[in-house]
Parts: sequence; structure tokens; C-alpha cells
Amino acid sequence: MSDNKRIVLSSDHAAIDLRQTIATHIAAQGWEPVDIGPVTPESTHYPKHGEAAARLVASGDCRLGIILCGTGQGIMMAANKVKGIRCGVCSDTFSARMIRQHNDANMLSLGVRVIGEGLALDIVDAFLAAQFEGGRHATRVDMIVALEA
Ligand SMILES: O=C(CO)[C@H](O)[C@H](O)COP(=O)(O)O
Repeated sequence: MSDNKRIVLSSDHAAIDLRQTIATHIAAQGWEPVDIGPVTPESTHYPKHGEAAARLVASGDCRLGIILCGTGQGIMMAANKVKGIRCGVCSDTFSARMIRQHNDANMLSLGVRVIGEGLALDIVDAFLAAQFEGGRHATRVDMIVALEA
């Protein structure tokens, strides 16, 4: 297993508080949060924040990424445009576990206008605790990767 404990966090203006709460939460578990902002509440554009986080994961600088916007959807769409990124929006812990176990997701997206803080933290925990199972799932993830060629 990689010893890279760096997890990039980013969001748009909608999710600054929850993003910072998650950063504190994962730091307490021994992860190294790399919070790339933004820090001020002015309206901003989620694609650039999704892309910035995704590039740190795709380059290997960060092992995983957690991104947030109002629904989690727009920032997820932007992140998934970066080669090497597999990001899913999760509003339940089962999906958060499965996107690691079956889809080898390297980024998690959350919607601050969809779920509350307690559930968000449980989803983060489920995502971080799960491991890719490989096997038949590796064949399928390889097919996703091949779409990027
Ligand atoms: O969820 C989002 C994208 O999927 C954004 O957070 C949302 O669209 C921002 O809306 P507003 O500018 O009205 O705060």
C-alpha cells in the first residue's frame, strides 16, 4: 500500500465550512489534508477547483481527493475530465465504500446542499477505509482507463 497520506480537498463557495471540517476530521485520523481552498466566501466557479484538485491526484502528488460543491455534481464532472481521475458523488456510505472496492475511485465528491455534516463525515470514513478489490473489477476499471486513450 502507498505510504502517501496526502489527500487534496477543494470546493466552491458553497462548501467552504464543510471542507474545512473534513480536513480537520481526516487529519485526526493521520491523513495529511492538502486544502487548496478557496478560503473566502465569494462566489466562484467549481470547474477550476475540481480541476485543480484532480491534477494533484492525477500527478500522484496526492493519493486521494475529496471535493465539494452544492450538489457535488458539477465539481465531480470537472474532476472526471482530468485523465486518470475516477470520481463519484456519494450521499450514502454504501456507495462511498463501493466506489473504492469496485471502481477504484481516487476522488470523492460531496454535495453540501444535499447531505448534513454528520453523514458527510461518515461517507468520508467509509471511502477512506475501503480498498479496491481488483479481480473482475480490475478488468472493468481497465476498460474505463482505455476510454481515455
Ligand atoms: O452545486 C453546484 C454545482 O454542481 C454549485 O455549488 C452551485 O451550482 C452553485 O450555485 P450558486 O452560485 O447559486 O451558489
